[in-house]
Amino acid sequence: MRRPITFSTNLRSRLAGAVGVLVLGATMLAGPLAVDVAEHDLRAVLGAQQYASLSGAAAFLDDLLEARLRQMAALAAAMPADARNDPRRLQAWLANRTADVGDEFINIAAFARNGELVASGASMPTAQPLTATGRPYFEETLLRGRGIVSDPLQSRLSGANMVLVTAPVFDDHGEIVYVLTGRIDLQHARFLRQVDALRPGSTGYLFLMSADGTLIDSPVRERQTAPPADQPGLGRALHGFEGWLIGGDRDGAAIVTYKRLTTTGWILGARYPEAEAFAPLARVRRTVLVVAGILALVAGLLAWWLVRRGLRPLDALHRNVAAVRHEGAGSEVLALARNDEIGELGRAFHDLVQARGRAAARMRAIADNVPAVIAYVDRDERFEFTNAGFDRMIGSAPDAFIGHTVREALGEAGYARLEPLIRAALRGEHGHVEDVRSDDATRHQMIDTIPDIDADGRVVGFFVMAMDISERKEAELAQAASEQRLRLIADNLPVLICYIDRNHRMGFGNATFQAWLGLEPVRLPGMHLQEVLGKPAYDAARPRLRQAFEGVGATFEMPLQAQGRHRILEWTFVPDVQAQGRVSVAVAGVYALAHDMTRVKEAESRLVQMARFDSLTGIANRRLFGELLGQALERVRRQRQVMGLAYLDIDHFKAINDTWGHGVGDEVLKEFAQRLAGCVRVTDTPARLAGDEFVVLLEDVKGIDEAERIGAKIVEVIRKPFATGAGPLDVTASVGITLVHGIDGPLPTQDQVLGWADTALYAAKHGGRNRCVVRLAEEAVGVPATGVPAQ
Ligand SMILES: Nc1nc2c(ncn2[C@@H]2O[C@H](COP(=O)(O)OP(=O)(O)OP(=O)(O)O)[C@@H](O)[C@H]2O)c(=O)[nH]1
Repeated sequence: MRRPITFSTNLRSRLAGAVGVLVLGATMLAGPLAVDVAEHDLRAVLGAQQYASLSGAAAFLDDLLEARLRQMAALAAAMPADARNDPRRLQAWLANRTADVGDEFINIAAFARNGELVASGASMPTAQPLTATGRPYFEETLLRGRGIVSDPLQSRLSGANMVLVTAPVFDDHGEIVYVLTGRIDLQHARFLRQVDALRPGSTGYLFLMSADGTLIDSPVRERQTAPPADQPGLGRALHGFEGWLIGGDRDGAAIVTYKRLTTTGWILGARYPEAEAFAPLARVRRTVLVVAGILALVAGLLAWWLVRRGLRPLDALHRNVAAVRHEGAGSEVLALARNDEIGELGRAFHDLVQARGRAAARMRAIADNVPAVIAYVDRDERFEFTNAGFDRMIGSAPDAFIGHTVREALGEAGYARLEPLIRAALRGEHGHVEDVRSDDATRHQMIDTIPDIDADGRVVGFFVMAMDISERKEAELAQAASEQRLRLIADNLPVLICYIDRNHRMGFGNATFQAWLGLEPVRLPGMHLQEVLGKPAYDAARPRLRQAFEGVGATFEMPLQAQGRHRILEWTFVPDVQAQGRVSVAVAGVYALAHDMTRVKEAESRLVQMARFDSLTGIANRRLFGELLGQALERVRRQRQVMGLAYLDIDHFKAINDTWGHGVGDEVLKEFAQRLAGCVRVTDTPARLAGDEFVVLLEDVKGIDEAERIGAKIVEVIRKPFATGAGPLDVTASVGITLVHGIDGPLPTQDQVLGWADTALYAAKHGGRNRCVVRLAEEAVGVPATGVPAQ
C-alpha cells in the first residue's frame, strides 16, 4: 500500500528562503573570488617582475667582479721586471699600487709560487711568514693560470670577512712567478649597496651568498655572519634553482627570488614581503567585501520576494489539495483556470482525483458484491476497510467496524479464532484456515489473511478475506459418505477392483486383494503393478494396459498363481478418460476389474467333454468323430496315405435288449466299446455313432490285407463271451471297412466315406454277420465285397 504524499505546509517559505540565501551567498562570494583570481595573477606578474629585476642586479654584480678581475690582471701585467726579481722593489711597487686602487681593494699582496708571501701593499707581517699554500684561491689560480674571485674567507690577521681577487704574474718565459691577491673587505665593500635601487619595495631586501650558502652581503644586520638558512626555497637555490617562489617563514610570507652570478656562481636573492607586495590588493578586497555584502543582501531579498510571489499559486493549489483530502471539498476546486504550469498541474490533479474516485467506486462495488467478507486491518489491528459482506455474513453495518480493533469488533471469542492468522499476517506470512466455525457452530468459514508489505519490507497492515464454505463442506461430507458406500460395495464384491495410474502404479484396490493376493488394501496405493501381480502376469498384462491407456478398453484372461492357488482371472481394463481443455482428452488412468473364472472354466471344460464323448461308453461320440474324420481326410490328401474307416454293428442286438433288458444291453455296449478300444492302435480312434453302431478311424493302413487283418481281429475280440448281469453272453459283430487313397481330385465328403463303410457293413451283414468286409473307395458302389468270414 502506498504511503500518502505529505505536502510541506511551508514549502513556499522554505524555497523562497533557500533561493534568497543562495543568491545572497553567490553574490557575497563573487567579489572575493574575483579578488582571489586577481591576486593569483598578480603574484605571477610580481614574481616575474622580481626575477627580471634580480637578473639585472646579478648582471651588474657580474660586471663589477669582472672589472675587479680585469683590474688585477692589468696590475699583474704591469709589474716591472725589476720588481719581479727584487722583493724590496716589489714591496715598494705594491705599496704604490695599493694606494692607487684603495677604493676597490684594501690591500694587494704577492705570493711566490711556493705560496710564501713575498710582498704586501700594506705593512708586511713580521712575526711569522704567511703562506698561501693549500688555500683554494691560490691553488686554483696556479691551476687555471688566470685570476679568480675567492669564496668568502676570514682574514687570519684581522679576522675580517673578505674575498680575494687573484691574478697570476708571468715571467718572460710565461711561467707563473707570483700570484697577486687583491683583498676586498666585505664589511666595507657593500656589493648590494650598488644595486640597492633594485631592492623590492620598501620592506624587501637583497642578499648575496656564495655557491655553498655562505652569506656574503645582506642588509639585515643580524644575518651578516650567518647564512639566511630559513629563507624559503634556499635549499632548492643551492641545488641550482633560479626563479621566484612564494614561501613563508617566521618573518611572514614573501615572494623570494634567486639568481646565480655567472662569474663566481654566487647566489643573489631578493625577498619581497607579501604584506607590502599585496597591500593595495588587500585594500581592494576590503572594499569589494563591503560592496558585495550590500549587493548580496539586496539581491537575496529580491530573490526571496520574487520566489514567494511566483509560488503563490502553488500555495493555493496546495491548500485546495489539502481541502480535498481532509475537508471533503469537491475536486472542482483543483480545476484551476490558470493557463500556466500550475493550472495544468491543478487540472491534472483534478482528473486524477476524479479517476481515483471512479476506481475506488468500482473497487468498492466489486468488493461489496464478492460473496465474501473483505477487510483491511492496519498494524494496530484496526479496521480501515470493510465491505458489504460484513452485513451479509455477520449482520453488522459495513462501516460499523471502521476504526475499531479486531478484538473490539469480534469480541474475545471471535478474536481468539483469528489470532494465529493475525499474528502470521503481522509477521509477513500468508494465513489460511478452512474449518473455522461460526459462533453457533452451524456454518463453516474459510479465512485467508494476506500481509500488506511496503517498499521497505515492513508489514503495514493486512487484508482479510472470509468465505462461507458450509455448502462445499456439506458436499464434501456427502461425497465422503458416498465414497464410503462405494468402498463397502467394492470391498464385498468377489472381484479385484483397482485403479492404475500412467506409471503403472496402484491408486486404490479393494479388499479382495487381501483375500486373493494377500495384499492389504492400505498398502496398495503407490505400489507398482509388477509388485502386485508378479513379473510374468505383469508382462502378460502390459500390452492390454498400453491399449487401455490409448483409450481402448480391453478384456482378456490371464492365469494367476497366488496364495497357493491357481486362478484364471478375466481382466477388464476401462480407460479413465478425462477432458483436457475444450477439445482434447487424455487417459489419466485405468480402472481394472478381475473376475475369478476358474470354476466357469472347469464347468466349460466338462461341457466340452460331454459334448464330444459318448456318455455311456466314454469313447468319442459322433460329433468328435466327425471332427477327427475331417482332419484324417486332410492328412490323406496331404501325406498321400491310405485311411481306413471301419463301420461296426452288433449282430442281433435288439434280441439282447428284448431278452435281457436294456440294462444288460448297456453293459454289452460298454464292454463292446472297451474291447474295440483295446484291440486297435492308439492312433486309431473308436467312436460310437448311435445305438449299437460303432466306427473306428484307422490311420495309415498299408493295404487291403492289413485292413482285413484288423477287421478279423475285431471280429475275433468281440466273439469272446461278454460278462453281464445276466451271465456270460455270446455277442458277435459285423464289420465293414472302406479304404480311402490319397488321390488327386476333390476330397470325398464324410458322408461319402461313411456311406462306403456302411455299404461294406451291409455286405458283411448280408454275408451272414459275424464277419468283416473290406472295400476300396472306388469299388464302393456296386462292387462285390471281399468277405472275411468268421473262423
Ligand atoms: N440297451 C440299449 N439298447 C439300445 C440302445 N440304443 C439302441 N438300442 C437298441 O438297439 C437295437 C438295435 O437293433 P438293430 O441294430 O436295429 O437290429 P439288430 O437286432 O441289431 O439286428 P441286426 O443289426 O440286423 O443284427 C434296438 O432294439 C434299439 O432299441 C442303447 O443305448 N442301449
